[in-house]
Amino acid sequence: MPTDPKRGGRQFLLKVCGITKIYPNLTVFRNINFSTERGSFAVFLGPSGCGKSTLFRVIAGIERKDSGHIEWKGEKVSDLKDETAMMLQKDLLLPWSTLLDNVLIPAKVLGKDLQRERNKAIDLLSRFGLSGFEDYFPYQVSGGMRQRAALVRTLLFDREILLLDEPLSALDALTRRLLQKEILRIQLEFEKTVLMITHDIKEALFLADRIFLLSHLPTGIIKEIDMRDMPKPRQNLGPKLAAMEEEIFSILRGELVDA
Ligand SMILES: Nc1ncnc2c1ncn2[C@@H]1O[C@H](COP(=O)(O)OP(=O)(O)OP(=O)(O)O)[C@@H](O)[C@H]1O
Repeated sequence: MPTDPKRGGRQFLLKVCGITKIYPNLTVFRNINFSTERGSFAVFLGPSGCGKSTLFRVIAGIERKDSGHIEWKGEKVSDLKDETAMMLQKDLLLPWSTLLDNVLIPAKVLGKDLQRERNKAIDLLSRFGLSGFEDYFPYQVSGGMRQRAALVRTLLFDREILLLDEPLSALDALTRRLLQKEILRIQLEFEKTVLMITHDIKEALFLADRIFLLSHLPTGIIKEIDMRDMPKPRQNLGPKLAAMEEEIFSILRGELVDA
């Protein structure tokens, strides 16, 4: 891990320095270090239960860390509550609210100008293929449409970092591919820095600028794969990505406790 705050002329937006998380009787992770540049896409892959979601909750300031620190734009900060918006596998849309009211939740929570945010929300819903569905309730639309609405809601928090915790894993393969492209579009168009957890190695290879492979508990970063020189969109695997897929698979298989 570089300790220099600059690399390739770009300043790190987020720097995680030696953080540790311990629950009573369980050390989840110890001495995690990584950095992300503004506008980059980092993907975390690791065995089930290794602490990926806990790591994201600590980064987001939802849970406290036991040691280490986090730097934001070169400054030490206590948490990143105001810089991150999180999206989970479960869309967490309120079943009694329409899609439009659901995506307006950030505007209400943050006390923003509702009329302005409403126009923004309607525009974003339309750009994510949800035009005409604004007044539908979550149970009236498909899983992919609900996740699109959840993505729009995450965007309306207007935060620099998106923490995506397996946002697509409940979706069918085709919808998943379509939404992967939309996430890439969001990242570029809205200049977001994305940190994403997935169990899908191909998904990581399609999306990432950098992949972090995590070990079993207590978790550490066992390998960092730099993919910044591989242009996106990466439509199909090709020999280089296929070899990387095989390598990642064999590393992660070694991390399965009962392998
Ligand atoms: N609040 C908590 N108190 C105690 N232990 C917890 C708590 N939250 C999570 N854990 C434990 O921490 C470990 C890591 O959990 P976490 O959900 O972060 O893993 P994960 O890698 O995201 O899992 P998965 O890939 O299955 O989603 C697990 O053993 C879990 O039981």
